[in-house]
Amino acid sequence: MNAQLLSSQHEPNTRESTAQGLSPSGGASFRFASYGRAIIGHGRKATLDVQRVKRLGLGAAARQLLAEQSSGSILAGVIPFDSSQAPFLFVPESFDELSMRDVARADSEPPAVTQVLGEYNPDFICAVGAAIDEIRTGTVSKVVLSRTLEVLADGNWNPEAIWRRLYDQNPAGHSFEIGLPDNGGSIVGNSPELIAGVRHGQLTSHPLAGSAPRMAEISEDQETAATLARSPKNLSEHDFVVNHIAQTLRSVATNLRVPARPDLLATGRMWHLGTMIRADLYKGLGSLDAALAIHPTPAICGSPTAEARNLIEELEPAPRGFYGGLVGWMNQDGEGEWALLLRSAILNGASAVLHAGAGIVADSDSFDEHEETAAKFGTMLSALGIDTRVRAA
Ligand SMILES: C=C(O[C@@H]1C=C(C(=O)O)C=C[C@H]1O)C(=O)O
Repeated sequence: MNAQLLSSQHEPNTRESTAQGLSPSGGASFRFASYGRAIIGHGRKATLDVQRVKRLGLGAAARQLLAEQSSGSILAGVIPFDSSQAPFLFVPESFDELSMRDVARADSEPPAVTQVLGEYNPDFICAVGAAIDEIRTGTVSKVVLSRTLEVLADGNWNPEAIWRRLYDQNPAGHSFEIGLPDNGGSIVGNSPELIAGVRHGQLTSHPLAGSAPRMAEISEDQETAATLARSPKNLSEHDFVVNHIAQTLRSVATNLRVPARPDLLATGRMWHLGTMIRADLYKGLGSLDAALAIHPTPAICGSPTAEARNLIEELEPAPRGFYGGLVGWMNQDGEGEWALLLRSAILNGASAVLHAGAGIVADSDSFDEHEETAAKFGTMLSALGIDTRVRAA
């Protein structure tokens, strides 16, 4: 997508900068940074209520709420993995659109870590084993299983500072931070995966599936990427996702362009296979309609979708909540960006609960999948001040 986030017809509510020329984003209700730009929302003037969603469906309810607002408003927030559960979507009272160069850096280090709970998770290894058995004998071809890790510190985590550190580590990702209602803490993360971005009616989706950890030593890192690009197991995990998106997008878009082969995407911690899909969104629909048509892709759920979702419910110890859902924003022209909500944590006081998953197919290995989730935790752990990068032998 173009680096300019918002339609030029709608002047963003640009606030006064501080004396140093940097805008403070403290006390924001929504932070979303991508392509070097940030949208910082302040306050909430309207929240999408569940009754309206029940009446109209999520996509139409969101469009209706936006249409009722004053010109130039945006809708922002998060949608759970299970999109039949209540979303947290709202219209900020005002927002700034800024270059990340103008957003002040965190001026303090994170608090010291006192405990990490769940680094080795035998229940996850068992669940992956059960999923592999089910895939070999049942109707599911791929399922994504996830686990959590809790990091405790000697002081409170600062969500704004962690958001900024996540952005600095991986400016190519979609960095987000949103304070949740009911003392639910803040959800913060850096997603490498754009589910739906829309600008001038052009839809872009860049799904990822098939992963390997980055290596500290350059030649080993390059070898890891090359091995990933030709790995039958990872290419098959990826195909499920691209086929699903190509099929589901037909209900909201036309003129689909799907490259024949995936590309390689590097985050600070992971290599991924990705495919850049483009299409023309039908008139009258918005970026959220497109994201909801695609969600949940086999990159976060599995294939077939309904059976994989049931297996997740059976094998994961607790509902995922917002992890594996969608995070993003949309303007009144339907333009916007919705990323898959992952590489994330819920920060609440001195506790950070991280969530990560891995795609399981017939020839997966339980321990390798455990290690893949461990590598995915690396993005957030490093923002929390813990270095886990794999060193060359
Ligand atoms: C499930 C996660 O990541 C997803 C799964 C991937 C995979 O299985 O290769 C890759 C990227 C994401 O779509 C996660 O980060 O928690």
